Amino acid sequence: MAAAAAHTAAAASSSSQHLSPSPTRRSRHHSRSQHLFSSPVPHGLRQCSHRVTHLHSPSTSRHLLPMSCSPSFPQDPVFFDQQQWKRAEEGANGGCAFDGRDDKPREECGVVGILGDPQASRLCSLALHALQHRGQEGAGIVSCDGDTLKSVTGLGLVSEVFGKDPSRLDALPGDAAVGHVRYSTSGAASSPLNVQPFLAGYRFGQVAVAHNGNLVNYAALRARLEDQGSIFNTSSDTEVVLHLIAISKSRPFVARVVEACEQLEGAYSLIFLTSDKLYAVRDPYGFRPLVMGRRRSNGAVVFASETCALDLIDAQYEREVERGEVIIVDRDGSVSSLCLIPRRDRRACVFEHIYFALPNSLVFGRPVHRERYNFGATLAAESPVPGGADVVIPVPDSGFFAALGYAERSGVPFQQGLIRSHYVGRTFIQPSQKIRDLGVRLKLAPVRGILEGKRVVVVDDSIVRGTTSSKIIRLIRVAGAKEVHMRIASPPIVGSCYYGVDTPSTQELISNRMDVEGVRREIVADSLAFLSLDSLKASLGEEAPTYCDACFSGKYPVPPRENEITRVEL
Ligand SMILES: O=P(O)(O)OC[C@H]1O[C@H](OP(=O)(O)OP(=O)(O)O)[C@H](O)[C@@H]1O
Ligand SMILES: NC(=O)CC[C@H](N)C(=O)O
Ligand code: SF4
Ligand SMILES: [Mg+2]
Repeated sequence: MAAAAAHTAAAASSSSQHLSPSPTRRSRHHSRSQHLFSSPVPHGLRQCSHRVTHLHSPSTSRHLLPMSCSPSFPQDPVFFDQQQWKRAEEGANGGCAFDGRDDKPREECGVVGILGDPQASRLCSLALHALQHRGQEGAGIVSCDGDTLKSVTGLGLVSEVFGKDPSRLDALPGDAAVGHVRYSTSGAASSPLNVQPFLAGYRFGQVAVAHNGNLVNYAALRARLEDQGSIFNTSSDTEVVLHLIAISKSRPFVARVVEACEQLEGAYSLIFLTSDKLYAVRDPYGFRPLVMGRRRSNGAVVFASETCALDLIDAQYEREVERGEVIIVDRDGSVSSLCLIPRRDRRACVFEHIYFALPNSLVFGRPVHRERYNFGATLAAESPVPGGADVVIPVPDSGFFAALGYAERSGVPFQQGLIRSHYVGRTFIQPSQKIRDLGVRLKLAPVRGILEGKRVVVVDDSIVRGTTSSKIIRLIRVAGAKEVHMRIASPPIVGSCYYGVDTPSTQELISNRMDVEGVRREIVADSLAFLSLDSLKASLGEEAPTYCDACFSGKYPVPPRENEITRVEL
C-alpha cells in the first residue's frame, strides 16, 4: 500500500510526492536474438546454423534476413530468390513532386494499407474512419492501379476530406491504397502540406508513405540531407524517410527502405506503396502498433494501426507486424518478411492501452478493453475511497472500462453520470487550450438525478494538463454531488512523449508541475489517486518490461533529442 499512498491525495492529507521530469538517458539494449541478425552473412541465399535463410541483396552489401529468424513469428516467410530480387528492382517510372500541402511540431496517427481489392481506396476510407480517434487534423489516401499513384489529402476529418465529394474517391482508382489520419507530432497541424500519405517521385518511380510515430533524430537527419542539397516540401519528420530512400544507392526498393530505416531513431510504423508492392515496417522497438489481416471475401492483404479498422472492412486479423519487421506484399498476393538490423527489446507504448486505442481493438496482442478494466480494478484495490462512496461514474469515453473495473472491484454501483455528446471529438487531441477548455463543456454533461447528494467516484484514464478533470469536477458539483473523488487509471504523467504521442511540453503537464496533493487542490477534488507505476506494471504481468512507460517513469528507451536546427515553418 506504500505505492498507493504515494499516488493518493485526500483533502485531509498533506502527502506530497514530486516526480522527476528529467528523462533518464539509457544505453540501448540488444534483444536476445540480436546475435542472429549480426552474424556474418555469406553472399546470396544461404542456410545458416540457426536454420535461417539469410537474404543478401546482390547489388549492395546489406544483410536482410527473413523475419522467421525469430522462432515466435507465426508466418512462414516467402524467401526471395535471385530472380525475385531482380524483379523487385524498380523501373524508372517518371517522377512526381510531393503531393503539396504544409506544417508545426508534435505526435499519434492512424495508418492503413490495402493490396488486392478493386475497391482499395473506398475500403481505405472506411478503415481510416475506424481509426479516426487516432488523429483528426488531416486525412489522406494514395491509390495505385498498377501504374500511376494518385493522391487525395486534406485537413480535417475523414468524412470532411472524403465524405462530401464522392469524386474524390473516384479519383483514386486501383486495387492498392495507403491511407493516413494525422495527429501531428512534428510539423504544423494546420498545414495541408503535412497531411499524409506523402507521395514522391524518385529515380526509379513513385512512392507513397504513411507514418505513425515520431523520429527523435529528425532534425539532425534533415540538417544533413539539406546540407547535401535536399529540398524539403513539408515540416514533417516523415519526409526525411523519403529523402533517405531517394538517395540510397541500394537496390531493390526494399533494400532502400531498410537502409533508410536503419538511420531512423524513434518510433515508426510505416506503410509504403509503390506501383507494384505494398510494404509495412515497424521500428526495432515496436513503439506503435501495426497489424496485418486479410479480407474474408477475396484475401486482399490489409495493414492497419488497430484491429478495429480490420473489423470494419471485414478483414480477418492474422498477426502483428513484428518490431523490426518489413513485410512486402506483391501484386500476385505473395507475402515476404524480412527484418531490420538491429532489432531491440520490445518497447510497446503502454499509453495505447490506457488511452489511444479503441477498446474494441486488439493492440500488441491484448484486448484493450480488458487492459483498461484491469487497470481500474487494480486502482480500486489500491485506492478505495476513505469512508466509502455511493456511485462510480466514468469520464467518457476512454475512462469507461477502467470505471467498470473500479466499480466491480470496489462493489460500488456503476452509473453513467456524465453524458457525452457524439458531436465533439477528443479534447486531448485538440490543438489549442482554448478549444480544449470549451471542448470539455461541450462534450460532457452531468446527469443530476445520478449525482445529486451522492459521494461520487469519477474514474478517468489519465490526467495530462488537468483541463478535463477540473472542468468535470466543477460540473459534477454544480449538479449537486456531495463529494467528488477522482481516480485515475494510470500513473501521473511527468514527461513528454517523443515517440508519436503529442503529450505537451513538460511544463504543461500538471503532474510535472506539482505533486498529487497539488493536483488535487488544483482540480478541487475531495480526494485524488493515480494508479501507481508498480501496479500498472503488475497489471501488465510478465510482459511489463516490454512496454515503454517513459512518460510515467522518465526512463526513455531512445534518448530524446532537442531540435538542433532552426528552420522556416511551412
Ligand atoms: O488532463 P487533460 O489535458 O484534460 O487530458 C486528459 C483527458 O484527455 C483524454 O480524453 P479526451 O477527451 O481526449 O478523449 P476521450 O473522449 O477518448 O476520453 C483523457 O481520456 C482524459 O479525459
Ligand atoms: N502522430 C503521428 O504518428 C504523427 C506522424 C508524424 N510524425 C506527423 O507529425 O505527421
Ligand atoms: S513515452 Fe508514454 S506515450 Fe510515449 S511511447 Fe512511451 S508510454 Fe507511450
Ligand atoms: Mg477522456
